Amino acid sequence: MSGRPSTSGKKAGSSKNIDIYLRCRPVPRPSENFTYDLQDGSTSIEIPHEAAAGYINNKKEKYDFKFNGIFGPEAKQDEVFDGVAKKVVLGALQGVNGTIFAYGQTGSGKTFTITGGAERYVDRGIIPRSISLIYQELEKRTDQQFSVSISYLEIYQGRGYDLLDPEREVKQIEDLPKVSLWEDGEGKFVPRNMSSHNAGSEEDALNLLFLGDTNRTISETPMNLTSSRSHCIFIVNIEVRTPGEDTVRRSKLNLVDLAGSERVAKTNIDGTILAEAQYINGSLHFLEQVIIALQEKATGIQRHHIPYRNSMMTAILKDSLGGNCCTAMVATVNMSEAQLGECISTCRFAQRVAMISNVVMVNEELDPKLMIKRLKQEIRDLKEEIGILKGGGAGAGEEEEAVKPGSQMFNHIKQQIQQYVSDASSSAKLNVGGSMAYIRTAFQIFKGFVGNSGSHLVGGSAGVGEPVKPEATADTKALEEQCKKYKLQIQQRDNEISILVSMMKKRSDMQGFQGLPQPKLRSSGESALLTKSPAAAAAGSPGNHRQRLKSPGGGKENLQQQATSGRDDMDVLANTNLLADRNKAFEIFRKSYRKSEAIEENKLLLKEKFQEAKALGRVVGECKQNISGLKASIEKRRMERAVQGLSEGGDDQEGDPQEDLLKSKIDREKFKYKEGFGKLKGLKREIEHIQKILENSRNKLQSDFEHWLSVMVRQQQGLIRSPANKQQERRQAWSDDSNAVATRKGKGVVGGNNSSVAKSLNFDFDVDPVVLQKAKPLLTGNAEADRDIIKFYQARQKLVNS
Ligand SMILES: Nc1ncnc2c1ncn2[C@@H]1O[C@H](COP(=O)(O)OP(=O)(O)OP(=O)(O)O)[C@@H](O)[C@H]1O
Repeated sequence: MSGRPSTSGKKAGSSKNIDIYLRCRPVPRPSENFTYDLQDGSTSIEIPHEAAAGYINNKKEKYDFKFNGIFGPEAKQDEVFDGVAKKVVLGALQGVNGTIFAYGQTGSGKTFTITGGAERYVDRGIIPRSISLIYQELEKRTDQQFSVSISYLEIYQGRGYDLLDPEREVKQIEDLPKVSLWEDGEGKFVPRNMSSHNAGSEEDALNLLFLGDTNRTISETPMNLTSSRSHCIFIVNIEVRTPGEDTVRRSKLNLVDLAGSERVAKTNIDGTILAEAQYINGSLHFLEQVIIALQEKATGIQRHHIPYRNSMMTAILKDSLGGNCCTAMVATVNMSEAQLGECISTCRFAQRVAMISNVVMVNEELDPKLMIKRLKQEIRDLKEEIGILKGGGAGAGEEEEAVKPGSQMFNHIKQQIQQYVSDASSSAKLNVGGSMAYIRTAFQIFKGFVGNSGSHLVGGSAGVGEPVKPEATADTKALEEQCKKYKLQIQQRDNEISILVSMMKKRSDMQGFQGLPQPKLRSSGESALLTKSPAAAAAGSPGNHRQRLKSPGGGKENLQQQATSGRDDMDVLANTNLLADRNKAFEIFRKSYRKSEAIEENKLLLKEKFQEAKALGRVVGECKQNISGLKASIEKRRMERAVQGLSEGGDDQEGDPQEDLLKSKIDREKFKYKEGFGKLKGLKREIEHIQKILENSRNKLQSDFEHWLSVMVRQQQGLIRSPANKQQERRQAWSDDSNAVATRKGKGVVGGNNSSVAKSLNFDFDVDPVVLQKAKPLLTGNAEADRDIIKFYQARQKLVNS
C-alpha cells in the first residue's frame, strides 16, 4: 500500500481488489454437499440434479468458488477479526479508508460477525474489537496526536436514521433523527443531519456503540421477529497529526452489517414483513447492480455510469466499492442442505465483489490551521530577530531600569536561565526577549555564575551565582537528573496504579463479585405490583411484545420460551400468590432465565480478570519497591566511594562495575514494571467492557422480568390460561359443552376450542390452530391488539414452515 499524496495536494494511489472471506455458521446438520478447504480458500457446493432445477436455472451440479480465506463453523471471533479486520483497522490508523461488510442470507451470522453476540465477552464482533485495537495503537503512538469521532447510521426501508442521539429517548424508529445525503461538487455523498461524536477513549467509543445498538434494537420494534430488517453502518473517523508537520491524515472506517437477503417467493410472506423484505431485497439488488457494473468495468467492458445513486446504501458505500478504500467482505452462509441455493447466491455475489478494484491511498493533506500557526510563529521569530539587529526591541526605553540587579526583570531573566540550565533535554531553549539589554544581562548572569563555580556549569539544585559543591561534577549531575526523572515517572505510575486499584475496588464493592446488581425491586406486597415501569407499560402493547421477543442475543423468542420454560414456576406463582412479592417473583424468574448461563459466565470471567489484575498489581508494586531499594544501594555506594575518594585522594571519575550492575538491575525491574503496567491497562479495558455487557444484561433482565410479571399477573387474574388452569378447564370442558366455556370466559378470553376462540375474537380470516396455540399466552383481550398478534404469528409461522 502506498500512495502518499504530494504536498501540492495531488494524490497517488495503488489499486487493490476487495478481499473476500467466507464464514460458515455452525448448524446442527451441515450438508455433505458443502465442502471447503481452509488451506487454499476454495469451496465447492454440489446440488443434486433434480433439486438444482428447483432454484438454479442453469441446472449445474457443482459450483466452485475461491476466497481469500475461509472460516469454518468452529472459527472463533478473534480469528475472524485477525484474519479479516486487523489490517484494515491498522490501515485506517495510517490514513487509509477502510470498509468491512458482511453479506449473506437471513440468519447466516452477519450481525454475529460484525457486532458480535450481546451476551458473552468472547463473542465480541469486529466492531468492539476494532475499537479496542484503535485505542491500543493510539496509546503506543505517543509521537502523534489523534482524534477519533464516531457516527452510527441505520438504513431502514430506504431511509437513513441516526442511531446516536444521547439526548433523545428512543421508543420507535420514528424517534430517531432522520439522515439524508447530498452530493458534493466532487461527486461524494455526504450525510446530512448525522451526528458525529468525539470519542477520547475506548470507553467513550464503546458507550456510543452500546447506545446505538440499544436504539437499533428498539427501532426494530415495528419490524419482523426473525431478523435485522435494516442495514447498519458504524463509522469511525480518525485524524492523525504529527507535531511539527503541517499535514493531517484523515481516514474513515465503515463497519457494515447488511440486512439479510431473503427469498420472498419461497417464504410466502405478506404485510409489513413483505414490504420490509422488498425494501431489503430492493437495496441488495441495487448493491448487486453496482457490483455487476464495477465487475464489468474491471473486465474491460466500457461502463460510464455506475448506479450508486439508486439507493442510500450504495450511495454511502460509493467510496468503499470502486473508490478510495481498502475493503473486505465477509460472506456468511448457513450450510444446511435446505440453504444450499442461498449459499450459491451468496458465494456468486462474493466472486463478483472480488473483481472490484479500489484505489488505496493515504489521505494526507495540508492542514491550513497548522500552517497558519507555524507561519505566525515564524513571523514572531523574525520580528524578534529584527528587534535584536536594531539593538532595540520591546522595552527598549526601560532597559537600564529593567536589568538592575534585584529588579523584577533581573530576577525574571535569572529564573529563565535557571530553568534553561536545569533542563537536560536537547530541545531546551532560552528566550530572554528581543532587547540587547536583556541579552547582555543574561550574559552577565552567566558570567557571574561561571566565576562562582570555577570551571563547572551547574543548574538545578545549585542556584545561579551560588557556590558549587566540589563533588557536584557533570557526571553526578547527569545521574541526579536521571534519578529525578525516574522519581517523577514512578510518582506518576503510582498515581495511575492507585487510581486503577481504587476503581477496581469500587466496582468490586458495587458488584461484590458475587452477582449482578439486583434490579430495583419494590418492597414486598407493595400495591404497585401492577403499576408498571415505562418499560413494562410498553411491554403491554402488542408492538412491544414483538420488541421483547425480538431483542437480540436473547434468542428471538426469548420471552415466550421464558413463559413456557418457567411454567412449573408459573404454576407455583399462580397457586401461592407469590406474585404479590416482587422479590420472590424476581428470584423465580431469574432461576429460569435463559440468559443466566451467559451472565454467570461473564461474572466468572470478570472475577478472573479482577484476580489477574490484583496479581499484576502485586508484581508492579514489587518492581517499584525493588527499584527504590536498588536506587538506595546506588546512593549508598556513591557516598562510600566519595568518602573513600576523599580520604585516598583517588579519581572519583572512574567507573564502578558494582554501580553498573545495580543500574542494569534497575533497568530490568523497570522493564518488568512497564510490561506489568501495560498489561494492567489492557485488563482495565477488558474489565470495563465486561462490566458494560453485564450492565446491559441487567437492564435486559429487568425489562424481561417486568414483561414476564405482567403476563403472569394477567394470567393469575384469569385473563390468560396457565398450563394448570388449562387442565382444569379441559376437565370442565369435558363435562360442559365447549361453547359454553367460551361464553363463560367472555370476549377475548381464550378457552374452549380454537374455532370458538377465533369466533369470539371476531376474526374475519382463518386462524391456523398452531398459530392460535402459540399466540394464546400473549392475547390481551383487546380485539384489535389480539388481531395484530395473531396476524404477526401467522406471518411468522409461514416463515417457520418455509
Ligand atoms: N459463527 C457463529 N457462532 C455461533 N453462533 C452464531 C454464529 N453465527 C451466527 N450465530 C447465531 O445465529 C443466530 C443468527 O445470527 P445473526 O443474527 O448474526 O444472523 P444475521 O445474518 O445477522 O441475520 P439477519 O440478516 O436476519 O439479521 C444468532 O443467534 C447468532 O448468535
